[in-house]
Amino acid sequence: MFRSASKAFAQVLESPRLTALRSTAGVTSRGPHIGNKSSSISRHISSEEDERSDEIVQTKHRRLSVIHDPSLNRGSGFSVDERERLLLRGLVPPRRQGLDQQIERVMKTYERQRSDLDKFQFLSLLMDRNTVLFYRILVDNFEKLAPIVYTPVVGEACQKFHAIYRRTRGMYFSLDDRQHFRTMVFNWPEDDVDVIVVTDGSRVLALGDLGCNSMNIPIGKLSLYVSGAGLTPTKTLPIVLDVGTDNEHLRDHPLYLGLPRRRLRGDEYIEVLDEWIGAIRLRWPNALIQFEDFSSDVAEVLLERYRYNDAPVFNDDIQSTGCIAVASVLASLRARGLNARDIAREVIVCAGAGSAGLGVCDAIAKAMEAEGASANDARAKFFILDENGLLGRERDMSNDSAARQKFQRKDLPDGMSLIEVIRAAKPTVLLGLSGVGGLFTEEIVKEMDKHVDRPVVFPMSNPSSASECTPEQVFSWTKGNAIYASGSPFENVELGDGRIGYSNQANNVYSFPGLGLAVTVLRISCVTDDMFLAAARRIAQLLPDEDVKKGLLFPRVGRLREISAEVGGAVGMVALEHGLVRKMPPTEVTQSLDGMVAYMRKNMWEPKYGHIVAE
Ligand SMILES: NC(=O)C1=CN([C@@H]2O[C@H](COP(=O)(O)OP(=O)(O)OC[C@H]3O[C@@H](n4cnc5c(N)ncnc54)[C@H](O)[C@@H]3O)[C@@H](O)[C@H]2O)C=CC1
Ligand SMILES: CC(=O)C(=O)O
Ligand SMILES: [Mg+2]
Repeated sequence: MFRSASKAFAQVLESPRLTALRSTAGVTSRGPHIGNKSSSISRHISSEEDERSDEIVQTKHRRLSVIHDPSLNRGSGFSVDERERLLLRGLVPPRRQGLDQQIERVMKTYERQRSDLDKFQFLSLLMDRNTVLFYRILVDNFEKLAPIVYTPVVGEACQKFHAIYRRTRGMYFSLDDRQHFRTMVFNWPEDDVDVIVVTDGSRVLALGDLGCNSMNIPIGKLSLYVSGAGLTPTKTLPIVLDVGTDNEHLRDHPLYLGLPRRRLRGDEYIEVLDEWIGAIRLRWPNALIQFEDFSSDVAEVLLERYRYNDAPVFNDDIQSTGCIAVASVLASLRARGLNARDIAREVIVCAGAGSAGLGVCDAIAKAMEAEGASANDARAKFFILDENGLLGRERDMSNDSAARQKFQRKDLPDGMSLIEVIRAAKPTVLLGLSGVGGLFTEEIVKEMDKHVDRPVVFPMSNPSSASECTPEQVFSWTKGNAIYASGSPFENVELGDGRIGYSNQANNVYSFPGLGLAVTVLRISCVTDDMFLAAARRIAQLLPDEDVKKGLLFPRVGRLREISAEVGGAVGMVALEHGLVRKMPPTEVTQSLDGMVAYMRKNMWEPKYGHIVAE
């Protein structure tokens, strides 16, 4: 038996049907002892594989270790050739099925899940089992599944992480690992990492300090990079920095998986971050690092510390949220029949003076300056409140960050309430980045509506329960007059007169995936504010006038791949202009924005089965 099986295998290897080919889509190598990638590669071309991509993956894995590697596993979808050469005969059911049949089975099982958290877990397990199938399903059903893998359900999944934990993904760097970070990075199996999303779990959405439970945030963000912008899944790395937690409930919980100690703060905290970033740069010098959900006391400090270190770093909550907020305001100007330069005439009231609120206001102020306003004139257009009311005249802000001090009003009393500020300022735009659900009451929105033709109301806090108001409320209070966008997704609203009240989603998901695509494809060395401004301008122009006039601000999130190509193109052109591109594209790509957008699209990873060849 053994001899004849070996003989049959040898015949397959020598079969004239095997053609020596090198894929234009590239060759990757997976499994232990990564081999010489230039060795000759054969693949079997037959009609059953027509739907496959040209990608060729070499592996030294055989038998169950192929099936247990999610990036190699094809479930019932292994080709005849793969079954033969990877020694899978008898280890998977006999009938070969394509992705379509696999998707049908998975989606039927998905629909049977009872709660959103069950759905989250079901998708996580699929991600752990079969990378291509997971991403095919996510890409094809993005609008339906994004609220599960991302906000709002990811918030609940973080709160319950310790209770529902099944399997590890990503890396944890804890205080117990100090002095080992530089060796630990080599425990990760991939030499190539394009994007890292890191959190210390100190402010997860509006859910507070979730410590080590926050791992689902970087995992969720990275799944959007892959599904929404075509980053390569194996080249993404989610990380949690466990520096303790001040969440007593978690810390005292017997199932909590992080260090049961108080959160480290001050200089020692910064030293840990320095050690961590040094270790990351040692192994992956070019990887884009996205800081995510760091509490406001450290978010800006860390951004300023690392952003100009000749390697790409950005803070999603500050910069990328600023980008989508600018895009939202610019698109709303179009909706109101105004021009981009009119941004300098907007009057902005922002509830929330944390890193997200300040980041958003700073980005809008810079967009005003880019349209000709002086820094002082731009600043005068902002009225920012925190939990103690307006940042006004009497407030002692000597120990506050420069970003907060910049927005102190010297002309108005400190602590004015939101309704008082609305009465005094008569804003055109009301922003919510407070994390306080229901903060925008009927009185507040109606007061705003009195002074403007079309009030622009953007409750941007996440998850949905933290939204400052819902679209139903705003459209009913303003008789359908408002322009609305929220951080988490809501359904559109029937206005009863044949019109629809559009509930746009002003979430940074519109910007960070495309930015990451551009940084990866062009190996951009530094992420700048100009890149986010260019991306915002592009996003604001994506819909035709007739849609925007109705109150739709940008394409729905289901079209994220197209949007990310546009964002990537805009970012790429700025990077070229500023000499920040380390991997030059062909000259024709650099000639126009359209060329750059097409180049981004061409470089996206597609979730299709390629060809696995035995090494
Ligand atoms: N839509 C999006 O893409 C994004 C949304 N966000 C959301 O923004 C929110 C804030 O994030 P951070 O700034 O990092 O949090 P943070 O907790 O640092 O800031 C919250 C701010 O709101 C203020 N605040 C609390 N109660 C208030 C009240 N009653 N009136 C006015 N202000 C009040 C606090 O004083 C603080 O200044 C979170 O809900 C987060 O999910 C953050 C990033 C992106
Ligand atoms: C969307 C996001 O990054 C946040 O709410 O923190
Ligand atoms: Mg965030």
